[in-house]
Amino acid sequence: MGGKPYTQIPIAECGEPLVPIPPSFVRLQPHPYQSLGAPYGSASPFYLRVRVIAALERAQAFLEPYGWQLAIFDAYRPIAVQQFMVTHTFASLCQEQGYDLQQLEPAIASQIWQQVYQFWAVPSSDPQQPPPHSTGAAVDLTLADQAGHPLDMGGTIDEVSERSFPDFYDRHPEQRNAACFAQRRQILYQAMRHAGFQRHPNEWWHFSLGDQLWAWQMQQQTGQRHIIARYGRIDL
Ligand SMILES: C[C@@H](N)C(=O)N[C@H](C)C(=O)O
Ligand SMILES: [Zn+2]
Repeated sequence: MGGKPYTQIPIAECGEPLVPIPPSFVRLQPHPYQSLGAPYGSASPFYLRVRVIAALERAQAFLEPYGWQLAIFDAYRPIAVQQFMVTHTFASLCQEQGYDLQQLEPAIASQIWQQVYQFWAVPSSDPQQPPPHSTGAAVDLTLADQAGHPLDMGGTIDEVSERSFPDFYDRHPEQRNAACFAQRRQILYQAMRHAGFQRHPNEWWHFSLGDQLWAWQMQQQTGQRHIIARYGRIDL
Protein backbone atom coordinates (compact mmCIF):
# COMPACT_ATOMS: atom_id res chain seq x y z
CA MET A 1 0.00 0.00 0.00
CA GLY A 2 2.98 2.36 -0.48
CA GLY A 3 3.58 4.39 -3.58
CA LYS A 4 2.57 7.87 -2.45
CA PRO A 5 4.81 10.18 -4.51
CA TYR A 6 6.15 12.10 -1.50
CA THR A 7 7.80 8.94 -0.13
CA GLN A 8 10.37 9.21 -2.96
CA ILE A 9 11.69 12.57 -1.64
CA PRO A 10 15.26 12.29 -0.26
CA ILE A 11 15.79 12.95 3.44
CA ALA A 12 18.83 14.80 4.82
CA GLU A 13 18.23 14.41 8.56
CA CYS A 14 19.28 17.58 10.38
CA GLY A 15 19.51 15.99 13.82
CA GLU A 16 17.34 18.56 15.56
CA PRO A 17 15.88 17.24 18.84
CA LEU A 18 12.30 16.26 19.52
CA VAL A 19 11.04 18.28 22.49
CA PRO A 20 7.78 18.80 24.38
CA ILE A 21 5.26 21.25 22.93
CA PRO A 22 5.14 24.15 25.45
CA PRO A 23 2.22 24.16 27.91
CA SER A 24 1.12 27.55 26.48
CA PHE A 25 -0.51 25.56 23.64
CA VAL A 26 -3.93 24.05 24.24
CA ARG A 27 -3.87 20.23 24.11
CA LEU A 28 -7.03 18.27 23.36
CA GLN A 29 -7.22 15.78 26.18
CA PRO A 30 -7.61 12.96 26.96
CA HIS A 31 -5.39 12.09 24.02
CA PRO A 32 -7.53 9.92 21.71
CA TYR A 33 -4.94 7.30 20.76
CA GLN A 34 -3.57 6.95 24.29
CA SER A 35 -7.15 6.41 25.43
CA LEU A 36 -7.45 3.55 22.94
CA GLY A 37 -4.32 1.94 24.45
CA ALA A 38 -1.90 2.78 21.63
CA PRO A 39 1.66 1.60 22.45
CA TYR A 40 3.55 4.84 23.19
CA GLY A 41 6.06 3.30 25.62
CA SER A 42 7.91 6.23 27.14
CA ALA A 43 7.10 8.56 24.21
CA SER A 44 4.54 11.38 24.30
CA PRO A 45 2.23 12.43 21.46
CA PHE A 46 2.85 16.08 22.44
CA TYR A 47 6.43 16.29 21.14
CA LEU A 48 7.72 18.02 17.99
CA ARG A 49 11.05 19.13 16.51
CA VAL A 50 12.42 22.44 17.81
CA ARG A 51 11.91 24.52 14.65
CA VAL A 52 8.46 23.04 14.09
CA ILE A 53 7.46 24.36 17.51
CA ALA A 54 8.96 27.77 16.63
CA ALA A 55 6.77 27.78 13.52
CA LEU A 56 3.70 26.83 15.58
CA GLU A 57 4.38 29.93 17.71
CA ARG A 58 4.22 32.04 14.53
CA ALA A 59 0.92 30.44 13.53
CA GLN A 60 -0.43 31.09 17.02
CA ALA A 61 0.54 34.78 16.79
CA PHE A 62 -1.21 35.04 13.39
CA LEU A 63 -4.48 33.96 15.07
CA GLU A 64 -4.38 36.56 17.84
CA PRO A 65 -6.42 39.23 15.98
CA TYR A 66 -9.20 36.67 15.50
CA GLY A 67 -9.30 35.89 19.23
CA TRP A 68 -8.52 32.26 18.40
CA GLN A 69 -5.70 29.87 19.19
CA LEU A 70 -4.38 26.50 18.07
CA ALA A 71 -5.52 23.35 19.86
CA ILE A 72 -3.19 20.36 19.46
CA PHE A 73 -4.86 17.00 18.79
CA ASP A 74 -1.77 14.90 18.03
CA ALA A 75 1.87 15.34 17.06
CA TYR A 76 4.69 12.78 17.50
CA ARG A 77 3.69 9.20 16.74
CA PRO A 78 6.03 6.17 17.07
CA ILE A 79 5.74 3.65 14.20
CA ALA A 80 4.08 1.16 16.57
CA VAL A 81 1.33 3.72 17.23
CA GLN A 82 0.92 4.39 13.49
CA GLN A 83 0.50 0.62 13.00
CA PHE A 84 -1.94 0.39 15.90
CA MET A 85 -4.08 3.27 14.56
CA VAL A 86 -4.11 1.96 10.99
CA THR A 87 -5.24 -1.47 12.24
CA HIS A 88 -7.79 0.14 14.56
CA THR A 89 -9.20 2.31 11.75
CA PHE A 90 -9.52 -0.69 9.44
CA ALA A 91 -11.38 -2.68 12.11
CA SER A 92 -13.66 0.29 12.94
CA LEU A 93 -14.57 0.82 9.28
CA CYS A 94 -15.36 -2.89 8.87
CA GLN A 95 -17.63 -2.74 11.89
CA GLU A 96 -19.34 0.51 10.81
CA GLN A 97 -20.00 -0.95 7.36
CA GLY A 98 -21.35 -4.21 8.80
CA TYR A 99 -18.54 -6.57 7.77
CA ASP A 100 -17.19 -9.41 9.88
CA LEU A 101 -13.39 -9.03 10.08
CA GLN A 102 -12.95 -12.82 10.12
CA GLN A 103 -14.92 -13.39 6.93
CA LEU A 104 -13.92 -10.45 4.79
CA GLU A 105 -13.83 -10.97 1.03
CA PRO A 106 -10.54 -9.79 -0.52
CA ALA A 107 -12.31 -7.24 -2.76
CA ILE A 108 -14.11 -5.68 0.22
CA ALA A 109 -10.93 -5.71 2.31
CA SER A 110 -9.04 -3.93 -0.44
CA GLN A 111 -11.81 -1.31 -0.74
CA ILE A 112 -11.65 -0.65 3.01
CA TRP A 113 -7.83 -0.46 2.99
CA GLN A 114 -8.15 2.19 0.30
CA GLN A 115 -10.40 4.22 2.59
CA VAL A 116 -7.90 3.84 5.44
CA TYR A 117 -4.93 4.95 3.34
CA GLN A 118 -6.78 7.95 1.98
CA PHE A 119 -6.31 9.40 5.48
CA TRP A 120 -3.54 7.44 7.18
CA ALA A 121 0.09 7.03 6.17
CA VAL A 122 1.53 3.53 5.75
CA PRO A 123 3.31 2.44 8.98
CA SER A 124 6.50 1.71 7.05
CA SER A 125 9.66 0.88 8.98
CA ASP A 126 11.80 1.80 5.95
CA PRO A 127 13.89 4.80 7.09
CA GLN A 128 13.50 6.30 3.60
CA GLN A 129 9.68 6.31 3.89
CA PRO A 130 8.76 7.30 7.46
CA PRO A 131 5.13 8.03 8.32
CA PRO A 132 4.96 11.86 8.68
CA HIS A 133 4.15 11.90 12.40
CA SER A 134 7.10 9.59 13.17
CA THR A 135 9.44 12.40 12.08
CA GLY A 136 8.25 14.86 14.74
CA ALA A 137 7.47 17.33 11.96
CA ALA A 138 3.72 16.73 11.53
CA VAL A 139 0.88 17.92 13.72
CA ASP A 140 -2.88 17.46 13.76
CA LEU A 141 -4.66 20.47 15.18
CA THR A 142 -7.72 22.67 15.12
CA LEU A 143 -8.86 26.13 16.20
CA ALA A 144 -10.04 26.96 19.69
CA ASP A 145 -11.55 30.07 21.25
CA GLN A 146 -9.80 32.11 23.93
CA ALA A 147 -11.10 29.78 26.63
CA GLY A 148 -9.58 26.80 24.81
CA HIS A 149 -12.86 25.35 23.54
CA PRO A 150 -12.43 23.83 20.07
CA LEU A 151 -14.39 25.53 17.28
CA ASP A 152 -16.75 23.54 15.09
CA MET A 153 -14.85 23.01 11.84
CA GLY A 154 -17.61 21.03 10.15
CA GLY A 155 -16.15 17.61 10.83
CA THR A 156 -14.08 15.78 13.41
CA ILE A 157 -10.37 15.12 13.17
CA ASP A 158 -9.67 11.65 11.72
CA GLU A 159 -13.16 11.37 10.21
CA VAL A 160 -12.94 8.98 7.24
CA SER A 161 -15.32 10.98 5.09
CA GLU A 162 -15.58 13.53 2.31
CA ARG A 163 -16.05 16.21 4.96
CA SER A 164 -12.39 15.87 5.85
CA PHE A 165 -11.23 17.24 2.52
CA PRO A 166 -10.14 20.82 3.21
CA ASP A 167 -12.32 22.33 0.45
CA PHE A 168 -15.43 20.21 1.17
CA TYR A 169 -17.56 23.20 2.24
CA ASP A 170 -16.36 25.35 -0.68
CA ARG A 171 -17.67 22.61 -2.98
CA HIS A 172 -20.87 22.12 -0.96
CA PRO A 173 -22.24 25.58 -0.14
CA GLU A 174 -25.69 24.00 0.32
CA GLN A 175 -24.53 22.36 3.58
CA ARG A 176 -25.60 23.96 6.85
CA ASN A 177 -23.02 26.53 8.07
CA ALA A 178 -20.90 25.87 4.99
CA ALA A 179 -19.61 29.47 4.72
CA CYS A 180 -18.58 29.52 8.38
CA PHE A 181 -16.77 26.15 8.24
CA ALA A 182 -15.08 27.04 4.94
CA GLN A 183 -13.86 30.32 6.45
CA ARG A 184 -12.54 28.70 9.64
CA ARG A 185 -10.64 26.08 7.65
CA GLN A 186 -9.23 28.84 5.46
CA ILE A 187 -8.07 30.89 8.45
CA LEU A 188 -6.41 27.83 10.01
CA TYR A 189 -4.71 27.16 6.69
CA GLN A 190 -3.57 30.79 6.35
CA ALA A 191 -2.11 30.80 9.86
CA MET A 192 -0.18 27.60 9.23
CA ARG A 193 0.98 28.60 5.73
CA HIS A 194 2.11 31.95 7.12
CA ALA A 195 4.32 29.99 9.52
CA GLY A 196 5.74 27.80 6.72
CA PHE A 197 3.64 24.64 7.09
CA GLN A 198 1.99 22.66 4.31
CA ARG A 199 -1.41 20.98 4.71
CA HIS A 200 -2.24 17.37 3.83
CA PRO A 201 -4.31 17.39 0.60
CA ASN A 202 -7.08 15.24 2.17
CA GLU A 203 -7.18 16.53 5.76
CA TRP A 204 -8.08 20.02 6.98
CA TRP A 205 -6.28 19.34 10.31
CA HIS A 206 -2.90 17.81 9.27
CA PHE A 207 0.10 20.10 8.76
CA SER A 208 3.82 19.51 8.49
CA LEU A 209 7.04 21.39 8.04
CA GLY A 210 10.28 19.85 6.85
CA ASP A 211 9.15 16.25 6.28
CA GLN A 212 8.86 14.45 2.93
CA LEU A 213 5.23 15.46 2.31
CA TRP A 214 6.11 19.11 3.02
CA ALA A 215 9.10 18.95 0.65
CA TRP A 216 7.04 17.30 -2.09
CA GLN A 217 4.32 19.96 -1.80
CA MET A 218 6.95 22.74 -1.80
CA GLN A 219 8.44 21.25 -4.95
CA GLN A 220 5.01 21.06 -6.61
CA GLN A 221 4.22 24.69 -5.72
CA THR A 222 7.59 26.29 -6.54
CA GLY A 223 9.10 23.96 -9.14
CA GLN A 224 12.30 23.96 -7.01
CA ARG A 225 13.44 20.35 -7.16
CA HIS A 226 16.32 20.92 -4.72
CA ILE A 227 13.88 21.17 -1.76
CA ILE A 228 14.18 17.95 0.22
CA ALA A 229 13.13 16.73 3.68
CA ARG A 230 15.22 17.69 6.70
CA TYR A 231 13.41 15.44 9.17
CA GLY A 232 13.42 11.65 8.94
CA ARG A 233 12.10 9.11 11.42
CA ILE A 234 13.10 9.75 15.01
CA ASP A 235 12.76 7.11 17.72
CA LEU A 236 12.55 7.85 21.43
C1 LIG B 1 -5.44 10.48 9.95
C2 LIG B 1 -4.56 11.45 10.59
N1 LIG B 1 -4.56 11.37 12.01
C3 LIG B 1 -3.15 11.49 10.06
O1 LIG B 1 -2.26 11.81 10.81
N2 LIG B 1 -2.94 11.21 8.77
C4 LIG B 1 -1.63 11.30 8.20
C5 LIG B 1 -1.63 11.25 6.73
C6 LIG B 1 -0.70 10.28 8.77
O2 LIG B 1 -1.09 9.16 9.11
O3 LIG B 1 0.50 10.61 8.79
ZN1 LIG C 1 -1.73 13.99 10.90
